[in-house]
Amino acid sequence: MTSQVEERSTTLRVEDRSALGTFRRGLELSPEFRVGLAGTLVLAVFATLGKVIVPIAVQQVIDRGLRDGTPDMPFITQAVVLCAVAVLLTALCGYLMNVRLYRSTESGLASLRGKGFRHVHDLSVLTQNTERRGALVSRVTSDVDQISTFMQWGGLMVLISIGQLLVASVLMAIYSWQLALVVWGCFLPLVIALPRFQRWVARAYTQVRERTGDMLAAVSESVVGSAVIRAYGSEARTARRIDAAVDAHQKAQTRAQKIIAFTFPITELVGALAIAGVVLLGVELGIGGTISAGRLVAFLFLITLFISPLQTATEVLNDAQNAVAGWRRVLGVLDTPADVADPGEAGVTLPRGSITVAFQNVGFHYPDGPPVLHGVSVEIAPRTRIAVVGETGSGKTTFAKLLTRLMDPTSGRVLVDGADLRAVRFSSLRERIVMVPQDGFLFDGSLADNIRYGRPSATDDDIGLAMTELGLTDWLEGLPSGLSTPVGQRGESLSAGERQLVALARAYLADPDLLLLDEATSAVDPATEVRLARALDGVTRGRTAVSIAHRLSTAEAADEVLVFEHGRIVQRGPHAELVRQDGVYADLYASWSSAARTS
Ligand SMILES: Nc1ncnc2c1ncn2[C@@H]1O[C@H](COP(=O)(O)OP(=O)(O)OP(=O)(O)O)[C@@H](O)[C@H]1O
Repeated sequence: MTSQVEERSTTLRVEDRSALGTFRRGLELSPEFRVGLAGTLVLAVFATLGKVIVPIAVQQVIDRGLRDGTPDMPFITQAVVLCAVAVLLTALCGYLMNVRLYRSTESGLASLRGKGFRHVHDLSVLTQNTERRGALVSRVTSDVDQISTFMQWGGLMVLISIGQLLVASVLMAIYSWQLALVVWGCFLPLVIALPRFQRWVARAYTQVRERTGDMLAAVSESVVGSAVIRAYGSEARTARRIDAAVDAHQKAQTRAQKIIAFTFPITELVGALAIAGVVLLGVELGIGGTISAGRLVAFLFLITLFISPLQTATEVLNDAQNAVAGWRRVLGVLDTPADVADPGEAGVTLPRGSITVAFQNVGFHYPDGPPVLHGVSVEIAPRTRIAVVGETGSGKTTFAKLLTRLMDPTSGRVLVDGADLRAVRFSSLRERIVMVPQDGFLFDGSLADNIRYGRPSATDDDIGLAMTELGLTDWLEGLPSGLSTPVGQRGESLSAGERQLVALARAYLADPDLLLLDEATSAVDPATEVRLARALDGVTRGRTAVSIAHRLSTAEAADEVLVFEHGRIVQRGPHAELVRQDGVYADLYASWSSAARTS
């Protein structure tokens, strides 16, 4: 894989599609939006046509019902009743159209959100890291909400407005082409200026969406890191950061609203000019006998019908730009290829049993970063316990992430039972290799829920048995509600050591062939230390275990130690052998031993 491809695939795509292109792609991704659209459009046509009934009725009543100064009551009554029925039917069409539109847009938006969330999970950890978590979440929540506002109101208004403009224009031309020319002449400059104006609005709303993402990222980070913020007394600094993000968002919103607000008085002004022109010329034409009084009055009604879509157009434009900006950000997620992709059906399914792992000349660098692993070649025999040691930043965690395929190597290959990891189906891989990170994330729920995460089909008895096998029953009995004890958000109701116990029990229940442990560095009390050692022994027994070791005892107990330095394996062998050699491991051992003596 070239570094260029690497860079491209680990960055969320920046959308440079046109507004229409974005809209089209958005509709393609959520076909639910189009379900029943034809019927909705038919209803929209009726709802729009109904709007010209009142002007026509007014014209008929004046020109025919009031001819010669004597009201023709039967005709007027008939016209009024017909008009009322037509208005009622129009309202019914409007209602049905709204219901249908809400139904299809809600299901389109739900599927868009679902696809967005799923795709965020498909992206590699590297790609996820390119965007702050809060901003990533905003792409599938508030950005989708912007689309919803437009799709449920703006989109409909576009349809109705275009229809209304056309119907009013045609009827105006029928009643008096001279007056129609006056109206069109007044509005023409506005229509010509519209595309340029739209570009300004688009730019302003893209900024608004970005600032919203920044604001959500700042807020979510400060909530997640609240303990650190309090510990360092940096509440004021954090508040200033959030205030700055809120302020930037407010400024972007105000800037966008200012542009939009500019159009209201302009349309009003042009509308007033058009009405004045029509009244002046209309009276002239009326005196000359070219237009009847009824047609002139109806024409004034039609002008209102003509102006109102132009006025709503600015609001719709506002929503449309907001929606396009939101859609671009959602598509930015959806169109970013899952760089660490599951080969799916076409992939290899590895049979369960003892596992061999081989790194063949593996190199890796993070996007925009220097190489952190250089030509790493190593074979791990089945059922051996390996300790990976090295100075901080030497590449141990990177090695582990490549082994679990959280990332792919930049060069070289990682093989499991002879198969390239990239060709192995995720379901098979996750069954065979499980990683226990330093601070295994616990979900808000009971202890049992969190342990069962390793094997969803496990019963409470299975969990109980696993706890016994790991020697954890005494700990479980000491808990207020045993397996039903709630762990709190992120497991915060448990101590760090207890969280590690849960993470180990979870991995034990998952029963992988290869277990990767990123040993926790946090100090725990002696009783938990003993339990952890017992559980670790139980969980690694009989399987291949690779531990990123921060403790001397782990390295001593391992069958083999891999020593990393500056992204290379510089030593390899059992502890007893390595410690006698003059090298990195002996130095590490010396510093571990002196730390143990002083503690
Ligand atoms: N997401 C990342 N983006 C960019 N660089 C990274 C990233 N993660 C790690 N690195 C860099 O890669 C190098 C190796 O890091 P790695 O986490 O593999 O080291 P380690 O040996 O596990 O360190 P430790 O013992 O402190 O956990 C370091 O220089 C680190 O700064």
